[in-house]
Amino acid sequence: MIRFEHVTKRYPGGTTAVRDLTFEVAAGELVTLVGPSGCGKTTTMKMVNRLIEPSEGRILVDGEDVMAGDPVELRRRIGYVIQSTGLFPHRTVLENTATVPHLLGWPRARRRERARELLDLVGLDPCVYGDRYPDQLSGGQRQRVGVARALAADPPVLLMDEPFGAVDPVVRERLQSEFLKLQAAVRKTVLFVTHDIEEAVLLGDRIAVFGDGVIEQFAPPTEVLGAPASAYVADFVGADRGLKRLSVTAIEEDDLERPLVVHLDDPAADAAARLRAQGARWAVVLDDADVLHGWVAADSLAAAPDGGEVRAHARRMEAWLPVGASLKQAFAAMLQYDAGWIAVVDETSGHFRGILTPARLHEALRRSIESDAQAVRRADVRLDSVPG
Ligand SMILES: Nc1ncnc2c1ncn2[C@@H]1O[C@H](COP(=O)(O)OP(=O)(O)OP(=O)(O)O)[C@@H](O)[C@H]1O
Repeated sequence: MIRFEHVTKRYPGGTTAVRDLTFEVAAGELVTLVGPSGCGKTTTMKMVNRLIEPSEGRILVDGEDVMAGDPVELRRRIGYVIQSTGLFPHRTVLENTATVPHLLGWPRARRRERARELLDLVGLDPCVYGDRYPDQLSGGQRQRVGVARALAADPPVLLMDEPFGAVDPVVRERLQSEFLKLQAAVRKTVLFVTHDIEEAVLLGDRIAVFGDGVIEQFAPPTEVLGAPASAYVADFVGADRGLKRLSVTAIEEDDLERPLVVHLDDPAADAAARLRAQGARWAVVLDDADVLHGWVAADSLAAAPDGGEVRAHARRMEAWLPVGASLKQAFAAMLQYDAGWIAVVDETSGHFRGILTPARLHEALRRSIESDAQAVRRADVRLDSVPG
């Protein structure tokens, strides 16, 4: 979808920002460009929508040389999101979102409907926010409007230049995970510039690690983390790349322990006997549809009067995740709930699958680090936020 062929950019002052770049971004793929300041990421991105023109080589978007046609027409087919959002301060959120449809001459009713739809898609209620002005929004909300605006005319290609760079880390994480969900739904071809390797790893189907004007490695995140192509990449990725793998490694069925399970309507005395027989101090409690309810302590069951049910002693479990969530989410949930284990459930049915303990999490991380890059499928990692 986007193809660079031997592209070089020399600025008038003599700086060669990028040298002989050749790479391709497939349709529907999200590629992150990452590297230290001044390595040529922004120059690379801006050559795609011709805000900067290449000195040598060709850039093709959907098979067409970007230098061949009219740049204004080109830019309407390419969504662009930047850190400062570039929203028009004197236009409402709805009007800002409808900027490109407006330029394209869509009738008013159609562009307003499209803008409302897009605001909904990025998590902003158009009835609440549609008539506000940008300075009546938080930084994170402004970024969402920026994304909605870039998507308004449904361009096949999206360029994003540090779009979440200006917000605080908590909002940033939320925007990242929302954007991943959005991208799963809209499947744009995305070039995403960041200087943050964590962000590059989290978002990218593939990562282009830039050195000084050249790409040092172009590979999926697991490969960049697991098998850096050079000392430069290893250094950039950092010594804590094991930790970073947490966010690209999915919880698998094999990682789970199967603890003792009882049901809400089991007689408490029977449940107590089963726990005693197995020397268990607690058991997972499910409802009659095998959906996770929580857990129950052996002590509490042992003290139960005759005739009662497990239900009277069960406690709710807040720390749970679906199979396929990342190890990083599991770790975060353990910390958030101060839990010694977290429950893992089937995402669609809610059926209990097992529990993840710190020891199993550690094993899963080792498996991920030791496995070759192909072993972990990026598509298996989901980034829903921790429920609770
Ligand atoms: N208009 C310009 N004229 C001259 N040199 C420029 C121009 N724009 C960028 N450069 C130089 O080209 C090189 C690459 O810049 P570029 O903005 O592409 O890097 P970057 O990786 O995006 O950096 P940052 O993360 O700091 O934005 C730098 O050395 C920069 O100083």
